[in-house]
Amino acid sequence: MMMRKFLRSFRFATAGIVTAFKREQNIRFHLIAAIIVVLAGCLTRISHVEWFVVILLIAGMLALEMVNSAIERVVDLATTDFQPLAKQAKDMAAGAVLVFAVASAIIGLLIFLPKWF
Ligand SMILES: Nc1ncnc2c1ncn2[C@@H]1O[C@H](COP(=O)(O)OP(=O)(O)OP(=O)(O)O)[C@@H](O)[C@H]1O
Repeated sequence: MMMRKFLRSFRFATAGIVTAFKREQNIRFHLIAAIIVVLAGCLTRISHVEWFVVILLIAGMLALEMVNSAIERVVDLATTDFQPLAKQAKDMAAGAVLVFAVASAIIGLLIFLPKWF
């Protein structure tokens, strides 16, 4: 019974990931960026610890983009009128993505640049 419930939740979560990749251009962009970073990691032969960091950043970025898209949908469901709170919610969610993206880019440069130059 518990296993069936877990599998059901897993199916819904998978459907959410598929929808995100189908509907959200930003998420597809992050996936392409992630593939490039993984290829660069393979070519540069980064260490185990560096792989942990890179994988965590890629997963975090994709997960945060999905949360941002979910918030956008909930806001759009709640109102189609111009609402200052709706704007704040969407802009803060987008800001959270930006914070993580900038931090990821800096950490990526700190990992890769010393190996290239
Ligand atoms: N109901 C609303 N009331 C007030 N401001 C809104 C509302 N919906 C969107 N906005 C604001 O309008 C701007 C554009 O929002 P919109 O959701 O169209 O695009 P977006 O945030 O760039 O998302 P997407 O990734 O879907 O393009 C944002 O600053 C957002 O906060």
